[in-house]
Amino acid sequence: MLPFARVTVIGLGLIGSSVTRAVRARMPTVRLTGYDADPSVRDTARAIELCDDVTDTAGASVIDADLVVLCVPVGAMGAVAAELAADLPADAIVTDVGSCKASVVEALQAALPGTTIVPAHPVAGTEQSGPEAGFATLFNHRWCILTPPEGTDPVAIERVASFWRNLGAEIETMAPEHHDRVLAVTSHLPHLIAYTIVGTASDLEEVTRSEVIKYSAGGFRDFTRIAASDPTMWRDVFLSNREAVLDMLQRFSEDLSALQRAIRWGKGDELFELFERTRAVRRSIVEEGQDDAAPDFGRSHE
Ligand SMILES: NC(=O)c1ccc[n+]([C@@H]2O[C@H](COP(=O)([O-])OP(=O)(O)OC[C@H]3O[C@@H](n4cnc5c(N)ncnc54)[C@H](O)[C@@H]3O)[C@@H](O)[C@H]2O)c1
Ligand SMILES: O=C(O)C(=O)C[C@]1(C(=O)O)C=C[C@@H](O)C=C1
Repeated sequence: MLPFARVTVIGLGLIGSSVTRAVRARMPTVRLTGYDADPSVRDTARAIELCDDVTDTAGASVIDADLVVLCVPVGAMGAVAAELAADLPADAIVTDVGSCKASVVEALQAALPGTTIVPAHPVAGTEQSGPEAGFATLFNHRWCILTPPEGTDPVAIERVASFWRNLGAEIETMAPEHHDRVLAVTSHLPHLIAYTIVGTASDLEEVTRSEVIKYSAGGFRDFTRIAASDPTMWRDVFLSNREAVLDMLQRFSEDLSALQRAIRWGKGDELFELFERTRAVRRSIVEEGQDDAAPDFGRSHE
């Protein structure tokens, strides 16, 4: 039996359109309704038939929903929840896909008092955005982390878990604050570093900059992919997960200074020891089958 029969997706960009495509592919009898604040996104969503119905207001999209999936930037979660609150059926469950959780849980609880909220974060994405960037296999074999507030109905948590399992994901549950610390180092800091290094290269004088583009291969090229990620989404992530990101950034800066000293004083053994440790981390990720570069994990848009 399917966990939900009528699903509404709000925010029809990369993640929202991947959710609708995955629902279509794996739960074809579910009735899908969509809404996006941007009229041109709504037009595209209608043209490429992302949902059974695309409404012109947030309220109209949730009127008969039994699950509402909020797929907007984390800074917009509270506002969109407030916009649909009056039209939300009393027994509907609200979930989201935000990249940070503590601020989102707080915003959703404030906007939707009394509503069952089961926040989620599918740890899967690309540097693309918009309704045409999504694909049905995005969540295959990827973690989806649930961060339900204390006291959330376990049946509701299991229904949302089952929804994500049906989309191909594997479920982990943790406290929102813990999620935010883990993701600060595994996702948010790497994006900050990529934005910085590509920014540094683009600030170089004209001749060097064109050489950077010409000879960009391997390492720098990988950074440019990450640094092409959506500016609105990432602005919101850094402002919303401020404390955890600043803490990880502090640790990173200290470690970077130590490396700087090792290079300055020719401490080859220190450099070698670190690189040996980091190589082991990479190898254990590959062994666990979490390496993007090797197996597909849904990146080929089947
Ligand atoms: N991109 C990723 O790799 C990734 C991965 C996991 C989770 N997420 C999270 O998913 C969410 C969506 O990110 P995305 O990559 O799909 O971004 P996106 O830019 O592709 O899509 C976001 C959509 O939300 C719409 N929107 C913005 N404010 C709105 C509002 N108030 N009401 C209705 N619609 C609104 C935009 O018009 C846009 O179409 C974010 O919270 C992000 O943190 C992203
Ligand atoms: O692979 C990428 O392009 C991503 O940035 C995906 C990524 C990540 O950092 O792993 C980005 C943000 C998310 O919240 C989840 C996944």
